[in-house]
Amino acid sequence: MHWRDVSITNGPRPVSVPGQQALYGSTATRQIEQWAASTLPHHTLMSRAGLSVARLAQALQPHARCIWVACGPGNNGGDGLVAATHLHRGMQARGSKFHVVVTHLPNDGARLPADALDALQAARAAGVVFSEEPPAHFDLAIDALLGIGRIRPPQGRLALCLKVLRDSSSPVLCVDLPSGLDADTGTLTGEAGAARAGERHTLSLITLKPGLFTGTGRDAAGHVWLDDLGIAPPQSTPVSAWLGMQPTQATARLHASHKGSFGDVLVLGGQGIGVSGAGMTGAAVLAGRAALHGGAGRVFVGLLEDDAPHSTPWDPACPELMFRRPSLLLESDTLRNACVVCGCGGGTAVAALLPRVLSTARTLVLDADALNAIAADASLQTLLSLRRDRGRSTVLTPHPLEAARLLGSDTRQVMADRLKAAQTLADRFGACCVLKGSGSVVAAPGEVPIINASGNAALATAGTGDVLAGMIGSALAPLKLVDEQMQDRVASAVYQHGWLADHWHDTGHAGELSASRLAARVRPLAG
Ligand SMILES: NC(=O)C1=CN([C@@H]2O[C@H](COP(=O)(O)OP(=O)(O)OC[C@H]3O[C@@H](n4cnc5c(N)ncnc54)[C@H](O)[C@@H]3O)[C@@H](O)[C@H]2O)[C@@H](O)CC1
Ligand SMILES: Nc1ncnc2c1ncn2[C@@H]1O[C@H](COP(=O)(O)OP(=O)(O)O)[C@@H](O)[C@H]1O
Ligand SMILES: [K+]
Repeated sequence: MHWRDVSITNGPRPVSVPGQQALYGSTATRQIEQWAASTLPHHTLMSRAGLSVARLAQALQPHARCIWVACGPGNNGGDGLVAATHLHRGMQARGSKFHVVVTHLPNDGARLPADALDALQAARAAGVVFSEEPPAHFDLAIDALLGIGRIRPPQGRLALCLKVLRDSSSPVLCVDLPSGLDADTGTLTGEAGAARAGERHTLSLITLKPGLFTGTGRDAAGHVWLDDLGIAPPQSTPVSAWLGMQPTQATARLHASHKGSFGDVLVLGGQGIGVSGAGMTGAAVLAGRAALHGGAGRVFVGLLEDDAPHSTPWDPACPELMFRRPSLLLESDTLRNACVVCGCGGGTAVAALLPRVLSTARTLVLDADALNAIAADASLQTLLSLRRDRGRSTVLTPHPLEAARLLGSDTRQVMADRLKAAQTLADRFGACCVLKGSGSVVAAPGEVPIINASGNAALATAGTGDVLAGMIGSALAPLKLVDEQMQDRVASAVYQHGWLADHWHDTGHAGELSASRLAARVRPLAG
């Protein structure tokens, strides 16, 4: 997904909104909805929602002959019924070949909410066709089964309709949320919506929800649209997360600048094949290259467990990188003054360096094996936690498994609530935490988390995380940071990393995305 895909339907054209967009979870959205409903005539919100859905449906498939509207037992289903009534009227006017079919699934035993009941009666009165089963063929489906209500595992006809929607090769427009998606966490209930065949759109109502942008949310939601239904959330409603869509253009450098103006990055990692037999030198080199292209004035690379003590390592593709023995770097002022990126391909050798690095580095990015070593050693965790009180800044860049190790949990629990996992790590260690993956979460102690809007699965290839660590290193190197700036700065680097993948083919014959090609495309961030 790209920021252009987040469009506002409450106007004649899509609106691009660089910067940050507020996301509200289900509790905050309900508060806003209840406050708005109390100030408006009965049925206003559902009328606006249904009309907006119908308009977007028409815009997406103007020549559709059959539109299937799957309506659930709550107000999400009510929105679908209002949309079906509008679409039915529009299609009736075009002739007998055009029709809308509604499958309505009332809640066993429970009564429909009043708004949804009104919408059902209006649809029946308008002559909308109802069917127990989905039609054999449809040109567009509207998924109005479940919204932000409490969800139970789907069974029976509900499960069947969800499966038809999931497997549909025709476009699907989801009302408010893909049914079964948790608005707060981006997890899907049961099998609902797991595999996606055709084009998907989601029209989010009143607010954008965090779950649309992280975990499985992005695959389930497809292109995300917003209609605020004319409601501006009250200032008092707490934002649940920000959607990070930072601009990526670099500003021109001052003429009177020199390499010292842009800071040093020191990469410690890249364990040689040596004793362990597992060489990961490339990881440190990738981080170093990314830091260099990201604008660092000087980049030093300290390779761990050097194989051939008398050889001089260098990177022919990037001879600007300065290789140093880690023992020299650990004793030098560079450790104190540079932004240290530690752990990319660090293997087992990195653990021995960490006490000194954690105690001394001014600004520190901890990645991969450095995180694994800290997860396994309580004394390193203590040193990490002490850094903030000592005025030092730290960024953690775990993928979900590394996050699980640090939290003493498992990947499933991390993925069940990515925002919470990232925030817990940030608060526990007094560090900025980037929980990587689809919709990376950038959390900082006491701050509202940012969900990154850029990136795609082309990044799921070895070494792109090392590139990200180097990019964050160069983004932080020139700055004497206060903590609030740090989260935004890190989020900008994360955004650029994903943006490069989203725009990979914009400039022609680049070949497929690989970590080394990605590193070569990195550019300095603004500011
Ligand atoms: N009330 C209003 O005025 C507005 C409501 N809106 C819509 O209302 C939605 C929220 O409505 P609701 O709170 O009614 O929630 P839902 O529409 O998500 O429905 C929840 C209902 O589904 C049932 N359910 C959940 N899992 C089930 C399962 N596995 N099998 C059978 N039944 C199951 C629940 O028991 C509950 O009755 C929003 O997502 C949005 O689409 C918006 O249109 C804005 C205006
Ligand atoms: N499906 C995806 N969508 C967006 N970003 C992704 C996706 N898969 C991977 N990435 C990004 O690619 C990078 C991979 O990092 P990591 O897992 O540490 O790999 P490695 O250790 O091989 O470098 C992270 O920045 C992650 O957010
Ligand atoms: K829905």
